[in-house]
Amino acid sequence: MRKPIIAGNWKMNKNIKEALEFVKEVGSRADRDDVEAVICAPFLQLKDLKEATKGTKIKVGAQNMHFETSGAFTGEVSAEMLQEIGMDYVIIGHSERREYFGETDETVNKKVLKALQIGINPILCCGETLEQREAGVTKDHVKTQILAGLKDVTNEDLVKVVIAYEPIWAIGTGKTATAEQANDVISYIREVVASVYGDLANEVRIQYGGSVKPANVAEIMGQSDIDGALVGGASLKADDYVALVNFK
Ligand SMILES: O=C[C@H](O)COP(=O)(O)O
Repeated sequence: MRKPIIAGNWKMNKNIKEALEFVKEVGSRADRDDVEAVICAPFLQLKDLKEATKGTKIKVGAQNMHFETSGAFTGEVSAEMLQEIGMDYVIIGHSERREYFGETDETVNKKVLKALQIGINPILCCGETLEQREAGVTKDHVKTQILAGLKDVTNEDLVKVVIAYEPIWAIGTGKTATAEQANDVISYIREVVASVYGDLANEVRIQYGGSVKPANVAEIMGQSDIDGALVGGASLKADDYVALVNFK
């Protein structure tokens, strides 16, 4: 049984004070045993968030990391540093990182392997642009991203990876992929994973991301292959976050 995972990606929003107020407001209202609730915040908020969420069921994650342990990489943060403050998850290869910060399938793969080595669960992102969808190459594109992202991941580690399918045209646009469109690509991603890992693919959780909100989360989560949501905008408001985690 795949435990649903609702992860908020705050992106570059909220200062420490706002992050702590959020946790106070959400408190024990997001405490389902049957759903994993995660908040992925900017680096500076993570240590305080981890402390503040003690005693709640909320897990905390980063939005990026470097694949090297240490060295001359100005402005970067290593997996070891994230591990030191108890991070549960790290988002890897979000489309905004790929687009604005030059991340490639190769660096994404190095980060996935490093996170697993250090014991932080990676949320591996993939997804197509509007042009790619219109050109009919969505599945080819996500297949390439997933096979490259998971390269050299062992069977044992595979189940620690969460995959997030986020069509770029649906991110922050209010345009959600229909639940069926999302499920179609996500089922295909599971087939791609199965082509390498066999039945283990049935244990991998695959999220949908792109304009998920309280009003559409139940329909999305009702699909056969969708195991969670990676939520940007709607995860910033405490009440919406609570509603997302408490989807029926
Ligand atoms: O990581 C989250 C996604 O980029 C979705 O963002 P959004 O919910 O604001 O569309």
